[in-house]
Amino acid sequence: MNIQDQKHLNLQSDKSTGSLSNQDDDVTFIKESSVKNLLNWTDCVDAMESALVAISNTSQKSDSEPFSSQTPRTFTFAGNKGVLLTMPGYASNYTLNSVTGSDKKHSTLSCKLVTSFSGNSQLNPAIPGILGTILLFNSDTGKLKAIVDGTEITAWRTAAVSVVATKYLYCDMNLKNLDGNIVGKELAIVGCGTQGRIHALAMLNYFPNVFIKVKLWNRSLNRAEKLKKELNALFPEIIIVIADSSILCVAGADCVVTATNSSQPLFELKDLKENVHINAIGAGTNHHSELAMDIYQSSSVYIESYIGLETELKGIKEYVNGEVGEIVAGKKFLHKIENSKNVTVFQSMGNAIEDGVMANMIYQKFMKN
Ligand SMILES: NC(=O)C1=CN([C@@H]2O[C@H](COP(=O)(O)OP(=O)(O)OC[C@H]3O[C@@H](n4cnc5c(N)ncnc54)[C@H](OP(=O)(O)O)[C@@H]3O)[C@@H](O)[C@H]2O)C=CC1
Ligand SMILES: O=C(O)C1=NCCCC1
Repeated sequence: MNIQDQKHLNLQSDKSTGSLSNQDDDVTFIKESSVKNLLNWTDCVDAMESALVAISNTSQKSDSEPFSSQTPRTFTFAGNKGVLLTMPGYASNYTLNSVTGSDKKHSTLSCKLVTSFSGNSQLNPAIPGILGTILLFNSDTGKLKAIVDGTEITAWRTAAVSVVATKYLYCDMNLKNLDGNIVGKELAIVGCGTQGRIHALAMLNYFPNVFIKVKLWNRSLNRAEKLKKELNALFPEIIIVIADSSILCVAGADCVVTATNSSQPLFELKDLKENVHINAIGAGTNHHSELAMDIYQSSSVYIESYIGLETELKGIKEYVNGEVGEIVAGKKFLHKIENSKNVTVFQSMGNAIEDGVMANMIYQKFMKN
């Protein structure tokens, strides 16, 4: 057992006697390379399923139920170059089943500071446009306990949340009796930047045997070519093709990911086949600018959290059917729109609770090592 572990346990044992120890002096710093080493899709998707359920429970009804509280995030603009977001949140009574088992309940008080500077991809060398840091506080004392690099976490948690949404909004409906046979679905990735790439990896790793073909589209060809090469090497059994337009990319697809900064719709309802599930990730002018409005109007639309609906998702508020966490927890059944193409949309926005739960999951694994 190392010293950090010992300190961690001191605090736990003091908690059991009802008094809080003040010995936990060190602030643990977890750098990007350590975060990367501790990430895998099973743990991330499992953690995000817990986070989404906690997000949907904003009033504490019992000591055992997952619960969360948060305020809308803030935006501080640095001229027209970029923006700093602050994302505070508290989640309690949630589990990290695949890391600490189903008996251990976690509470996390956190704040992610994240910048978005779209010009970073033009730098030489380029750096990610979205850079984050997550502060983890002791949720009994409020004392800072860890600073966790949040850049890779932001990428992975966004894709892991889309996996949960796909599992509950699409796969549960269409792929119920998965028996290990190849299912033969098509995945479309519209935008091959950081998010497009990580979503392709998440979908193909988490749903093996589901997709036989992946279509890629990117505004500039070189990024699509780079991702095609990477996916060919990792998944030689899957057909990977580059589409000439975003419309051709989604034509015939069963599951679509949009991850661009586009402020114009990239396709319309008529471009989609029936029963498609869309994970809409990108934020151009706003978080719902990648999809044409007729898609929202005639689809079952789910979001992460009602918090932010008034601010960041105001334009589609009337079409939102619920939170993904409500479906995961069985509080709501999937809404069906009569006489429609049966399209489901997960409108992603990013949420502070997801970041806090992910940072805590990494912290738990880091302290164990
Ligand atoms: N929902 C959430 O939780 C999160 C959302 N995001 C959002 O996702 C989007 C992608 O982020 P990320 O992958 O990190 O960013 P990257 O900079 O890595 O990628 C941006 C992508 O958008 C494309 N793009 C930019 N402008 C346009 C346009 N006008 N039309 C079509 N494509 C365009 C780029 O194409 P090209 O290569 O040609 O420049 C590139 O494929 C951003 O809008 C970001 O804000 C990010 C993190 C979390
Ligand atoms: O949730 C996040 O983190 C982000 N969302 C929108 C773009 C910046 C990062």
